[in-house]
Amino acid sequence: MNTEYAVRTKNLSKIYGAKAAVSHLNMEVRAGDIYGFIGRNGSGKSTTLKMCCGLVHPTEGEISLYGLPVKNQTARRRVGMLIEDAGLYPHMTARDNMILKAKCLGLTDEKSVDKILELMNLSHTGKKKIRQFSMGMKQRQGIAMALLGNPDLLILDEPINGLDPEGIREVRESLIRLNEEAGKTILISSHILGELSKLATCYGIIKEGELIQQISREKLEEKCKDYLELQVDNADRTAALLSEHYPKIHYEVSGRNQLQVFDFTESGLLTAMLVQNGILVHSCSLHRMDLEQYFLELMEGGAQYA
Ligand SMILES: Nc1ncnc2c1ncn2[C@@H]1O[C@H](COP(=O)(O)OP(=O)(O)OP(=O)(O)O)[C@@H](O)[C@H]1O
Repeated sequence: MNTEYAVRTKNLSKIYGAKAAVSHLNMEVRAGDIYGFIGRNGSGKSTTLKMCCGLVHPTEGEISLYGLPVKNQTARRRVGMLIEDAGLYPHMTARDNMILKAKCLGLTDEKSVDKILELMNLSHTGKKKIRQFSMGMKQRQGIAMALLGNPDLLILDEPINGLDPEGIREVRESLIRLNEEAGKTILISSHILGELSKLATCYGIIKEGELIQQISREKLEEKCKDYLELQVDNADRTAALLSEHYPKIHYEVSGRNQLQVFDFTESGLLTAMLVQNGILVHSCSLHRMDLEQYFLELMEGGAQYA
C-alpha cells in the first residue's frame, strides 16, 4: 500500500463571519488514489479544495502537499487545478489555448501540449474553436489546461457538474486514464454520488463542514455487499436457529418478524433449514445496498452503516 500522502489536512477550518464553512477537517489523500469528495451543496467542498490549492487561507489548521506545507512552491508545482472556470478563450482552438497558457507558465515544450491533448482525447479537434465544443469537451479541455507542467496531483471541483450523460462519460473515462496510465492522483468533488462511485478508489464524505467519513473503495464494497432479507413468524427464534446452524454468519434482527442475513446468500438452504425447524418463512429475498443509498443514509445522519 502506498503510504505517501498527496494531501493531508490537520484540523483544517475556515470561518466566514460567524459560520464555519469547514470545521476541523482531517483529510488524507494517498498518492495514486482517485479521492471522491462528496457532500451536498454548501457542505464545504469548494472551500476545502480552494484551501488545498492555496487559493483560500485557512482560519485554523494545516495542509501538506506531498509532505510539504501548501505555501511551498515545490509542493504547489506538483498540483494542477480546475476550480470554477477554466479561463478558456472561446475564439481559440484547444491547442492554441494550451500553448498560450504554457507560455504564461514559462513552458516551451510544445510536444507535451500534444501529449496532453491526446491523453484527454482532444487531439482530433484541429481548427475547431472552443465555443463550438460540447460541455464535456470544454471540461476535458479545462482538465488538459490543469495538466500543463505535468503535475502529480489534480484537484478538480465538480468537473462533471452540468454535463449531459455523454459528457460525464467522456470526463470519467479521461480521469480513469489519467490515473491508471499517467499515474496522476486525483482529488475530485461532486454531489453526484452514483457518478463518483464509478471512478473513486477512496471517498471522503463531508457534511456541514465536517468530514464524517473517509473510506476506501474496498471497505465500502464490503459494507455494501449482498444480504438476504427474511420475513418470518418469529425473528428471535429464527436468530437462535441461525446461530446454532451457521455460527459464522452475521445477521441482524430488524423487527419482530424481520432479519437481515449477511455473508450467506444461499436462500434455498436457509429457508429449508428454517422450515424444517418449524419457522414460517413468509419471504426470503436477496438485497444489495447500493453506494448511493449508503451515502444518502450517512448524509441524512443515519449512521447505522458507518
Ligand atoms: N467567500 C465566502 N464568503 C462567505 N461565505 C462563504 C464563502 N464561500 C463559501 N461560503 C459559505 O461556506 C459554506 C460552504 O460553501 P462551499 O462553496 O465550500 O460548499 P460546497 O460544498 O462547495 O457547495 P457547492 O457545491 O454549492 O459549491 C456555504 O454556506 C457558503 O455559503
